[in-house]
Amino acid sequence: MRRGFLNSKAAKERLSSATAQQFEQIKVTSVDLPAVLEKPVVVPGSTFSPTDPPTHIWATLPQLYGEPSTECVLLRGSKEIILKTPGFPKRLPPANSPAAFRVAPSPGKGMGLFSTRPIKQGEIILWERPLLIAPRGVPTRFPPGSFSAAQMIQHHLDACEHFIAIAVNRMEENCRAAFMSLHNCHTHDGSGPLVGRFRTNGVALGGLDGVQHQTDKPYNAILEHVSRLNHSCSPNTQPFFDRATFAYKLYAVRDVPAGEELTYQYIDVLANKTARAESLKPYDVVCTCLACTENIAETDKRRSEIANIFPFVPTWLMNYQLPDDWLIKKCTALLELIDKEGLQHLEGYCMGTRAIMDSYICLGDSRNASKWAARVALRPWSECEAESYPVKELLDPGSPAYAQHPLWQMRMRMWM
Ligand SMILES: C[S@@+](CC[C@H](N)C(=O)[O-])C[C@H]1O[C@@H](n2cnc3c(N)ncnc32)[C@H](O)[C@@H]1O
Repeated sequence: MRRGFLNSKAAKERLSSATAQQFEQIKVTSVDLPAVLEKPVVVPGSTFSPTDPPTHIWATLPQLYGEPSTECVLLRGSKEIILKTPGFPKRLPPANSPAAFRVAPSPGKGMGLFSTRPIKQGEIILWERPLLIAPRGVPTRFPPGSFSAAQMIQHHLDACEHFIAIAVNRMEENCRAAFMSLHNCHTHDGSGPLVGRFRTNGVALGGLDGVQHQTDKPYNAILEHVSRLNHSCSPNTQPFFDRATFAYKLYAVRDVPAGEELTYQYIDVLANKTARAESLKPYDVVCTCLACTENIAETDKRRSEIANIFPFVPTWLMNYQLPDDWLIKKCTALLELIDKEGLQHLEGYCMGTRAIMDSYICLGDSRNASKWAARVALRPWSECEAESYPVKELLDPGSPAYAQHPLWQMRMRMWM
């Protein structure tokens, strides 16, 4: 597979000084291919035809400033969304020196990431461009006839291997080596060596198809370091994809002492222990974190309570029957439960903190609101937070930003 015109030496030199606008004109390196299955291994006679309209494109993004590049398998429309992202392609910020993490063996878990020094809640541990992003599934067609479920799954896995192979073949040598050095826990289920690594190490990625805050994110990203994070049901980090830099930022979601293993959640950690154990089976993980080994009944109860509290301001604001401090009390209880369970990475943690600040704003209490604004500022890893009203101006209780805030004294004004 040709890597495209942006990869010649002359083109790279030209691009190293290119601006975002020039990049926009050049567009990305892409090869449009129809979704042809060249070798439908198990099910013979695939009905894909070379005349079918292309469903995916393979692209290398971005190749500027001599920074690491990402191989992408993109669904139709995603490339346009990426190119329209304000600020794209933004330079990566300089890396922490010395690095706040290291890769090292984690007993019983293979390799893992560990902190090299104390890290504060809200600190960015690392920025990293993915080696690869690709959809979690690809279109697969079957010729007429009847096939067993096993044949259909195998056929789909073969199609996925084919799609990923195109991207991996386009990688720079060092990126391909980094990809191939990642762990593969799917060696006995029909996955090929590339799909096995893709399924083992994928970090779910949304927002490239125009839909925000999806629970079922359509892409997986594979990264040299973030993909080394092992699972915990009480994780201490949360990865956040920043489209402008096309990179993940890895946040510490609570204070982390030096030498502690860095972890993130692979599955829904609000489920009970039995359901979590079931969801972790495909990753070959038998979790030994505290939530899975100690005081399981209490832990399950607290997690179920957390799942049932929604820190939604209008529910309280528009209901005069509820006391003025109703939402503040609810959210305080929510934050306490989350702290107890070590689940600060959840959206509910950031949303609950902001809901308390918003409640004080609705009540016209800028002194307390500013205290909570300071906490909101320390919890920037939420996807919703990135789009919410900025808190910087609200840190000072005397700021004129309060009187201009859309929620200012709203609780009183609603009932005048
Ligand atoms: C994304 S990789 C994480 C990095 C991996 N440990 C390595 O050596 O590269 C996922 C694999 O790590 C291992 N793993 C992750 N979390 C684990 C845990 N809590 N307990 C045991 N093994 C774990 C499992 O083998 C899993 O398939």
